[in-house]
Amino acid sequence: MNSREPGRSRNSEQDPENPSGSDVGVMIKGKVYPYVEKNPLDAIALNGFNLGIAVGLAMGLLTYTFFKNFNVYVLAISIFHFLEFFVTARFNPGKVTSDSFLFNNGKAYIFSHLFAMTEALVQCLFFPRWKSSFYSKAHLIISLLGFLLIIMGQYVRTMAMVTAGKSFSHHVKQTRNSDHVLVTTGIYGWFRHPSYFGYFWWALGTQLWLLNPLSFVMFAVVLWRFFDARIEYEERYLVAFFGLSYKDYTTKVGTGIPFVHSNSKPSSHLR
Ligand SMILES: C[S@@+](CC[C@H](N)C(=O)[O-])C[C@H]1O[C@@H](n2cnc3c(N)ncnc32)[C@H](O)[C@@H]1O
Repeated sequence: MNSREPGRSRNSEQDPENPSGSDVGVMIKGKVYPYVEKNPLDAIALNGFNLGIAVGLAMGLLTYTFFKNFNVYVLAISIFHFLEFFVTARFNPGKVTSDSFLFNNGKAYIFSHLFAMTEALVQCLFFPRWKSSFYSKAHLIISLLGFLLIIMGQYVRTMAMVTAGKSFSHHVKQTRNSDHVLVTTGIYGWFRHPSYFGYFWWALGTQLWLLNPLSFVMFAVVLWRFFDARIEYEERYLVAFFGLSYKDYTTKVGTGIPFVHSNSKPSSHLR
């Protein structure tokens, strides 16, 4: 779907994929459990196994590799995908599916990380000295900044998913579920879109940490454009769902992503 597609207020309409207005989970004795058809255990076990292999290789080869930042980068990506599924399963079981690992995160996502890995490995081959955090003071500062952004970004993204709970979904909701409430507290009191804020800075952090100048610029451009459009699109539905309460929230809390719907243009999403 075109992420700039104008939102329509379908507050009271039924979602054809979700006619009951609940999520995909099933209710047993008052508790929500994941919907088994959307959670094939073989696929989930395989995803967990593959992540385990990636973590095992990254850690096991740490002493043998020249550019150790690369191992940590693989570790950071593995932890990100693990937490996407784990936190959804733990705090939002009605919405968890085997896709919650976010391995199918789109062509741009796969291309960007393949590009980043290629850049890191090619530069390792041809300019090995540049690929050391200890090459110069600037290298050290850039690497450390990248590492801090990875930790901070992952923390904020995870806290967003925990705080929003049932109101969080990996897809932008076009109809409001009965359990979808406006969240403005906790990490949502700091940033209006904390999971996007977290991912944006996490991803840029990975490229600083990898000392990847080309990928850093590419990630910055691609991610900024993506989140600018996504937030505009998502906020149209949020205004339709929560009306004045959401508009009021936009005037008080910014996104933390530079120049994306800052408080200075609080009603830009209503264009
Ligand atoms: C992928 S989640 C991202 C949530 C939020 N944009 C963030 O970055 O933390 C998308 C879903 O969250 C819902 N959502 C976004 N902000 C919300 C808020 N403050 N309160 C409740 N639901 C929200 C949207 O309706 C959408 O269906």
